[in-house]
Amino acid sequence: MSRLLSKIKAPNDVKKLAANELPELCDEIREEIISTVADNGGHLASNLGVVELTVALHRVFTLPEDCIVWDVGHQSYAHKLLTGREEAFSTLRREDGLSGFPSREESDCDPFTTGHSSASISSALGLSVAKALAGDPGHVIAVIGDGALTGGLAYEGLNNAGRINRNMIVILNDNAMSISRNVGSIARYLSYVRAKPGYLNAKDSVEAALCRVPKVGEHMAAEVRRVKNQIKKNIFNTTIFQDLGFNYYGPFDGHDLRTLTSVLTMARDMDKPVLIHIRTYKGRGYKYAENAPSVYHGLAAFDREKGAGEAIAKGFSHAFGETMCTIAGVNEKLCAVTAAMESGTGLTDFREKYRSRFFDVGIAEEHAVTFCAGLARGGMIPVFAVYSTFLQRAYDQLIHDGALQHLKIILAVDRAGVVGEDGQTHQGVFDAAFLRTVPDIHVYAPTYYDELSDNLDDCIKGENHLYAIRYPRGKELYRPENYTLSGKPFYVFGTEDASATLVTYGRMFSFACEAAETLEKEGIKRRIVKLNRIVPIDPKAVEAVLRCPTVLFFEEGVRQGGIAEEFGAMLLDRNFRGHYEVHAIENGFIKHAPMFRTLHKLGLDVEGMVNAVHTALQIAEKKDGKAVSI
Ligand SMILES: Cc1ncc(C[n+]2csc(CCOP(=O)(O)OP(=O)(O)O)c2C)c(N)n1
Ligand SMILES: CC(=O)[C@@H](O)[C@H](O)COP(=O)(O)O
Ligand SMILES: [Mg+2]
Repeated sequence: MSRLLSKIKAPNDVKKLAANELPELCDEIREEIISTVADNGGHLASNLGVVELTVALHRVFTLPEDCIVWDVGHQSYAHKLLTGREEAFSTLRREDGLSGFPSREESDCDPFTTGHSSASISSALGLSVAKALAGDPGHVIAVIGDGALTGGLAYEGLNNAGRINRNMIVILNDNAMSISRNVGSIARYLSYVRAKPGYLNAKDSVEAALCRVPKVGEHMAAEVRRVKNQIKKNIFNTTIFQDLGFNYYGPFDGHDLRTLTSVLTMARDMDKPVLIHIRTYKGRGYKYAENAPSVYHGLAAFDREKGAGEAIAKGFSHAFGETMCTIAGVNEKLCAVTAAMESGTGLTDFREKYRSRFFDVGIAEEHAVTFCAGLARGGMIPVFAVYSTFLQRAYDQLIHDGALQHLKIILAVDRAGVVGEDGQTHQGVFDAAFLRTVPDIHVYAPTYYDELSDNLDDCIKGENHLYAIRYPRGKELYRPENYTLSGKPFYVFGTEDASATLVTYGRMFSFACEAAETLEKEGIKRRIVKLNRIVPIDPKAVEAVLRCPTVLFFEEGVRQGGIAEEFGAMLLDRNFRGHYEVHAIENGFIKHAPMFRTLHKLGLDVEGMVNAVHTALQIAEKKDGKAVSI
């Protein structure tokens, strides 16, 4: 039982503790986070890095009147523990339990439900301005990591915020890490700023050493002094943040509670935007995570005494990465692009083997697509590996910078479909619907690893336009023994006189095959149409089901604007007279729960498909096959 943490039942209770109790509180918070993540999985390293910061914020500010906006939100566990959610904390990321991210439904101390990066400054600014307009009290604080600061949206926020004449605090939590090592010029710039005192000290000692050398020494020392003063004046006395209109303070030790509390108190009482730069260590307080922060960024349950194994991309991501390496070996034009998701998308081997053709562009999906457009325009074949949910950011770039230019850009859309414990902000359920609207794009939905490789190969050899290959989180599922690849846009399995046809794509095909086996045992004649290419749908795939009295489309994606709706419209165009129904996701904001559990609840599994066919056949009997209902 945590002695101090158990006293914190409501927001602001932390203020009741004595200052000298706070280090013990931090230890208890760390303990609670480590044991819960070991049991439930979750984001460990980032959370351990912000324990002191969170305690200091809750000592200085009063919630929910004051608002803390955590960028991404994967580091908000300590905040949850200090805002009345300590008792529920053991349910973290479990079905019906606490979310792994800030959640408006969970607490009025979470001003936004978040999970995507680089948005905190913009939303905090809007909130701050709204408070001013409404005459509401309260400060607004955005906490943004150095990784999130590589995202363009953060600069749009800074650009706008630097002009306001009121208090708004941005805390830059700089741990030199994104999920992997933070890369790019911003990361390099921050490392200069961080090194400022050390850098100047190093100059001082060089100067002293040079002075000790007779004759030339003094002259050289004067030169070093001159350069140092110039550097001080031109570089180190100002930062980009000051230039953008912020009062800049830092870098401070982000694990020093006393300093943090003083700096925050000072910042609170200013009438200007303030940026506080703190240096923290990811994984602080848990040796395994300190040594391998990338592994402990986000992980499944593990043995806390032994630690987790090395993070190796598995399943589809691994298959994708392997294929990329194989093709890159024979095709020198192939480039791999990631927006800070190198390991998650399976590109680690590619980076090691083909360094010059690997690009981690930071958390910058919009830039990634437009950068790919440039690569393609220059004759390269770029493959942007991106999680479905994060690709949402780059819709305009796909249309304007890619499709309009008739350029070949290949999107490897990982985590397409239901993802599980990350929940609402991370479900990959919109991509099929929004990609469908991009002119000329071809979208593939492989069910198996070899299909994914095949698709990638085809796209690389194909004509110049956009391609997307979407595949789910995890591993391939059931594969019927007689299933072989044919490279066609669709396959049909089963007899023409089937009373029900199941149309589907991606991993749903595995479930459809199992469902079909059950239906067959029950004596129901059934057919499966598997769409390999979901955009554009091959008209022959639609024609193949025209004579079937009952057609059910199972889609692991949103219904609105999805592939099933398109298929239904194509049926209507062809005067389909049977019964058509869509089983897809009605509301894309699906809460966290184990992936297969969620699919079950959505009726998108074997049982759901069998039940749907049973029900549909009854409906079809009643309607006598007269109407199409979507
Ligand atoms: C738009 C978007 N792209 C990618 C991600 C995946 N992602 C989550 S956390 C993270 C790294 C964030 O680094 P930083 O902001 O420095 O926080 P730290 O983990 O270091 O605490 C990334 C790339 C995301 N959440 N949102
Ligand atoms: C916070 C974030 O956006 C990522 O860390 C994400 O949780 C990773 O998900 P995977 O576990 O599917 O790689
Ligand atoms: Mg970081």
